[in-house]
Amino acid sequence: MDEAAEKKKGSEKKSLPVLPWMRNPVDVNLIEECPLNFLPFLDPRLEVALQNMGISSLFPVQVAVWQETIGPGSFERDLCINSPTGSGKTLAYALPIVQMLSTRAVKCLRALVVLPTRDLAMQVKEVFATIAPAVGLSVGLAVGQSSIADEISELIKRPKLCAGICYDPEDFSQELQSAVDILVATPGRLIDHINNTKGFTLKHLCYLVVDETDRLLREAYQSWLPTVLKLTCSCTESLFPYSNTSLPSTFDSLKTIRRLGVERGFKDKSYPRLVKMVLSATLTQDPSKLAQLDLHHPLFLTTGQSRYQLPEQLKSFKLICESKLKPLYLVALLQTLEGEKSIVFTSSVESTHRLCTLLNFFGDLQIKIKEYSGLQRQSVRSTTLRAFRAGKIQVLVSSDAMTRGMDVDGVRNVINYDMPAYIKTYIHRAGRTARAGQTGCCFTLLHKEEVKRFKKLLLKADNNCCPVHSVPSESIDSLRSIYNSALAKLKESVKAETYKKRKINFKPSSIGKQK
Ligand SMILES: Nc1ncnc2c1ncn2[C@@H]1O[C@H](COP(=O)(O)OP(=O)(O)OP(=O)(O)O)[C@@H](O)[C@H]1O
Repeated sequence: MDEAAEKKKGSEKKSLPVLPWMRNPVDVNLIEECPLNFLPFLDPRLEVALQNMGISSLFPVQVAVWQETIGPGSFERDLCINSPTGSGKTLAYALPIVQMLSTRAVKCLRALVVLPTRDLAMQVKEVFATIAPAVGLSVGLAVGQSSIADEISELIKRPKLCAGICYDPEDFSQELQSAVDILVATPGRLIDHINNTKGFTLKHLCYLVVDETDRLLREAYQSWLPTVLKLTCSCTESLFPYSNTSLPSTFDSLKTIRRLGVERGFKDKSYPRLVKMVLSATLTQDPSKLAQLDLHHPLFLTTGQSRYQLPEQLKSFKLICESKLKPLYLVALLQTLEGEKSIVFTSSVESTHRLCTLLNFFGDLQIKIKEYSGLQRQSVRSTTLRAFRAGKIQVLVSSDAMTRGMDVDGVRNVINYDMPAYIKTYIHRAGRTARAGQTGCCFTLLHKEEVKRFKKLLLKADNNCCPVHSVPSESIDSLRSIYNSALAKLKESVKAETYKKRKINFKPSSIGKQK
């Protein structure tokens, strides 16, 4: 064997997943879309709800998950799903969960979906909220958007009290019940409710979804994952506390709803067990990270052979320019895009703010441009996002707050103002366009020294087709003078902001406090 062939063999070996169960995945590429009326066992009420959403057939990943949950797979195994951005992973888990819970008799918290950010959690809650009520299920949100008291009143049903009688709160704490069947949460607020909210319990949980898994496994907030796993640890006694005594008749149905999974050589796992679904467009294959999830007989679903996949309809381009001229090239590019919905990604919250301010000093661009970053208050971000969704804003300049999972209809272009350092970042950013089979473009601004590194980066996603995109040199020339004046205005604005910040930091009261 020659050296090159050996090297190739070596690298192929290296890319094989370490975990044996990851080596023989279900290839979602081999599965076809399925019209709703051909989908076995689909509850007719859910079919109508899906049709009302404009959905007439399920995407391949959704069909694959359906087969492994409602179909022959019957939720016997935990599912690890690696599927490209915009391929419909949300509905892939939401639909089977809602279908399974549609026959429940007693309301209690049975499904928990954890997401890394508030905006993402709110988006996923909306998806559940469009199908769950059709079968009488309620969905809650725990993200810290409203006060904890408001959130508690949404999540926990309190017993009706008669006027004039004095109650001991400890007496009815037993009677507190969940007001929701499904909860979508971020780790922080979830832990708050676990620790402090009376009546909040995970002991009836049947389904746990960890969306954007690779991102969430980095989120160690108050050990949220071990805490959740401990509290949901399958144990017939805690699930059915009255199983040996007089069980209220309504609780009988709980036993049947909670799947009594089939043991397949996994002797140490007790049943009924919690079913887990973990998903990402860039799912980790690191055994030590996946071990944290304590998966049961996991089944790996992935798309194609390559570990990292870009959406089929995505076109990638590079724009090569001098670093100091990047804003000029960006403006010229935005002009050629003629107001199409676009997201511009920068490498930090500070540069997002500066770039957005600068762009708005360019005067009559005829494009509404706004900032969206973790530096802003949630209410500001939500307002901006709503306006962007509604098309009132055409360009969003964003930090990585927008990188993962965000689904905004009609985004035609993604622009990497700063080259992403990792392929995972490229995939998630680029994946804000070309979603659900639509077309989209991803432009990356590079200076000469970055070109080689960028090529290598894209090869990790098997992408060796990234042509140069040029902007007309006349537009660059015509923008130079306005660019200089915009830069001068930016300097002034930065100065004013720094002065304002200093003034806030050194106001007499704070000086007093510092003493
Ligand atoms: N069966 C379907 N038919 C038509 N549109 C669908 C279908 N399923 C999902 N969609 C739409 O596809 C878009 C992408 O779905 P979703 O946000 O679930 O993708 P995703 O795979 O989770 O992406 P990401 O990895 O970026 O989070 C959404 O706008 C959703 O409404």
